[in-house]
Amino acid sequence: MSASEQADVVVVGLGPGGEYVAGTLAEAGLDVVGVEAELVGGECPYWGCVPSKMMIRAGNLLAEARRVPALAGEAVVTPDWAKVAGRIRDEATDDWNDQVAADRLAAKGGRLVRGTGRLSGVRQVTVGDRRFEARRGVVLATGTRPRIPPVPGLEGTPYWTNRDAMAAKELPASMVVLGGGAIGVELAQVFARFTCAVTVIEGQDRLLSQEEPEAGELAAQVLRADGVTVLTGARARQIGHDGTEFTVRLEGDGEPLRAERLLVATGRHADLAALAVDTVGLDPTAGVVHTDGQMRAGDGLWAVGDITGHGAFTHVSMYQAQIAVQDILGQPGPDADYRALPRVTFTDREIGAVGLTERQAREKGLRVRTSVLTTASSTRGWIHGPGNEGFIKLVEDADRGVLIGATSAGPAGGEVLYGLNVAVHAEVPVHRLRHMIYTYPTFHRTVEAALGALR
Ligand SMILES: Cc1cc2nc3c(=O)[nH]c(=O)nc-3n(C[C@H](O)[C@H](O)[C@H](O)COP(=O)(O)OP(=O)(O)OC[C@H]3O[C@@H](n4cnc5c(N)ncnc54)[C@H](O)[C@@H]3O)c2cc1C
Ligand SMILES: NC(=O)c1ccc[n+]([C@@H]2O[C@H](COP(=O)([O-])OP(=O)(O)OC[C@H]3O[C@@H](n4cnc5c(N)ncnc54)[C@H](O)[C@@H]3O)[C@@H](O)[C@H]2O)c1
Repeated sequence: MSASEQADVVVVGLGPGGEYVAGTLAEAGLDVVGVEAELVGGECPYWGCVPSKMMIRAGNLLAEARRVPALAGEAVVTPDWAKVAGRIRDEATDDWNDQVAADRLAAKGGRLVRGTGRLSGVRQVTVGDRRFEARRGVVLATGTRPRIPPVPGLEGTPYWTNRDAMAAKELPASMVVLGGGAIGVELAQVFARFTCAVTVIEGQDRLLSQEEPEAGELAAQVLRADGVTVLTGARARQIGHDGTEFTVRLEGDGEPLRAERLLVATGRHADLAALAVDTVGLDPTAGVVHTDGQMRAGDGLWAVGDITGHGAFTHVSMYQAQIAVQDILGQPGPDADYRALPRVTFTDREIGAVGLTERQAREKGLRVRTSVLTTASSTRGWIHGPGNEGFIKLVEDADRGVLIGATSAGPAGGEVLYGLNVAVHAEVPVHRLRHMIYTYPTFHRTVEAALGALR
């Protein structure tokens, strides 16, 4: 092992959170080392948010064109996956090359060290045979990896994760998706719209099981309308691959499912043991790195992003990164606040949500008022016609008279969420929201109706 190299801060993992921390601290004049094992930018731009949303944009165009006959005349569309794959390769990922991102960090004054980082003590990181000492501290931002369930037979088969799906040059004729969470439902719908025969297997009794039940029902409804077979409360008991196709046997009787591809989308996990967090006194089996409100995880140690367990979202990692940067620079700022954590599942219809679900609110012992109103019953929903399914659900803390959770699902549901996000974040009293003017005829006017229906 060579002598220690010095830096002010060492950032391990340069996904959206780590890249922001490293770049911003370097711009502020600190000597920053950023350690990255794969691509600078992380999961989101290369295998996550960006390529998946490019796919979704393409799938939505096809779906909208297929609605033309009902409203506007004739339209014949011929799906061509090569266009999607080409755009992901050329525009989104630069053929999975991170030179631009690496140059961006260098231009800010950061030092990029390629390799796998491990903690080796307080303020110490090892990368291969190089050892770094961080005068101010270390930031952990290593994200998560797909969790592969222990289904007999699965290991050793050529199953796909999100990475294979994002890099697919051609679509399979058929695919089974294990897991009906965000990845499972988004990709199932896109692949189906590009003519792949898709079956989703979800272990819980509904899709998007962490969201409102109405969200899961809507997701199943729109997926089925696109030809996806949705099996909820279903568990794979045996998986095989004969060199050509997968066989998936479910618990209970019945014929096995057969498909050309199997996509595993059953959640993600952080590998803390590989990071050697025990060398700084943290529990390697904890699953997440716990932090305080300033993202501090210990003496000279901060953590941001998926690894902190506050939802696997790019906007959370960026939000936390800003807080960590301020703290490292010694600038006092507010603690992280997750009361109004927003998220959007980009199915068509989009399912946006913020804050608590009704169930979570009741489990906290709160006196809750709720309402659910459908988008189709609004003027805009009726005008929109095909593709107008959706709803607004509100969850009010009745004692305080403020919204503590909301779901906006439907056309542009993710955009409609913005106003509800403000309401939950700023704790705008419900009586003030009721006396606001809502533009006619927008989708978000359903919020006004839902406020009036809170019971
Ligand atoms: C298919 C898919 C779609 C998604 N869509 C969305 C979306 O629409 N909106 C949204 O908000 N979120 C979405 N996400 C989630 C989003 O990608 C993550 O929340 C986000 O990338 C997390 O950022 P992060 O900074 O925690 O780390 P990551 O992006 O996971 O990056 C961590 C980095 O650390 C590196 N690393 C790991 N271990 C080490 C080590 N020991 N040494 C050095 N480097 C290491 C990795 O190579 C990686 O580059 C999606 C995810 C997937 C998989
Ligand atoms: N639009 C977005 O913001 C977006 C999109 C994609 C992914 N993501 C993030 O990426 C993370 C990972 O996504 P994901 O979809 O893999 O995880 P997830 O946790 O959202 O969903 C996983 C689903 O798989 C089910 N499951 C687990 N084991 C199973 C089994 N053996 N058989 C059948 N079902 C099983 C779970 O019940 C759950 O519904 C999510 O936490 C999400 O925040 C976000």
